[in-house]
Amino acid sequence: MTGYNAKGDMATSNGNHRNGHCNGSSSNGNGTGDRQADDLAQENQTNNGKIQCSLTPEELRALRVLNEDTYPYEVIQEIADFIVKGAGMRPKIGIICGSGLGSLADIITDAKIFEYEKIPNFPVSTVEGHAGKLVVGHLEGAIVMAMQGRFHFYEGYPLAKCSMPVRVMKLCGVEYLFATNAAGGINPKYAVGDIMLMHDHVNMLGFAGNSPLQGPNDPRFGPRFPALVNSYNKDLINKALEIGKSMGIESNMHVGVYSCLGGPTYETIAELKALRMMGVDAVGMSTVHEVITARHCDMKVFAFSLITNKCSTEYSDMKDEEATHEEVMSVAKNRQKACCELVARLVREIQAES
Ligand SMILES: O=P(O)(O)O[C@@H]1C[C@H](O)[C@@H](CO)O1
Ligand SMILES: Nc1nc2[nH]cnc2c(=O)[nH]1
Repeated sequence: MTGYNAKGDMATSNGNHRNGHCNGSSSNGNGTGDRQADDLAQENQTNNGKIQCSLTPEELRALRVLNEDTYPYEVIQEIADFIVKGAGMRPKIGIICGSGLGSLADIITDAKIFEYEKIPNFPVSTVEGHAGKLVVGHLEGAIVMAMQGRFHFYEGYPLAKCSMPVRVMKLCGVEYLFATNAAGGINPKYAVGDIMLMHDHVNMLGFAGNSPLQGPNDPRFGPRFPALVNSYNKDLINKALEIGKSMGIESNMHVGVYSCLGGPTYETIAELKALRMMGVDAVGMSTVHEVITARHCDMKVFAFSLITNKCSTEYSDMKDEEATHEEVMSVAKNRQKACCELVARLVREIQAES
């Protein structure tokens, strides 16, 4: 078990040019009230080769939010204000619950619960094991907000939308992001039920040219070109390792590298071999874009993977059972107690220091 530590930076982007200003074609789809976007587009008039927009700012914003892949700062601010006002408290620590790990939010007391459907401009959860609730309340003396349900790329959400709640957390006052996930263990030393503290990642979606920070950068969130070398806070990793030791689970705890693929398929043997050669220890379908967004806006990040299935890199092991979401959920349920204790004790240590 090794030692670690980190730094910070922040930012967002502003919708893309297509819809960010009313000087292009209007997008269709969800409509605003009775009026569909195409009808609204017909109301536009051409003037000197530019399309003039007859929509009110409110209509424009509603259209943009419904159809956009990215969220302007002001919209994120409105969502954050809605949550802070509704909860009557300002959280310091944000927790994203991985698949089957929604119980991390159940240990929060004096909880104010927001269903995603009822939060203005918030996406909805579509995956089993992701309840779609935001829980704000107390944990070990700290005010925390937890997402019982995250958004994944394979659900059809663009990466900026998947990680938009991280920016909401930031504008709510969150300084620390705890991101958790269920993942397949590629490192042959990892066993089902082990916890891997993330100290780095390989951004496979980024290799393919996809980033949550794509598009215009809003410096109110952070810089255009954020550095990621110190993304995972070394001090928090060291504290978590100590906590693991005192829980007697140090032999089931690792520090390793996570990679996110787009999903929803689990990996082929050839893909797993390639990931292993790249130094990846655990593979999943989330977290990396959330961490990128959090680092962009200067949040301290702690992240761990619960190893819910073993990923073999050998064709001779193909007789082994294939990964299933049921198995992932079942392992997460069995390990929720340890995961909750780890999170609670780390929150306690952060709170004790402030
Ligand atoms: O939300 P996480 O990353 O914990 O969920 C993982 C990836 C897929 O959503 C699902 C596959 O079983 O678990
Ligand atoms: N991509 C991926 N995600 C997972 N989530 C839980 N297990 C796995 C896995 O084996 N692969």
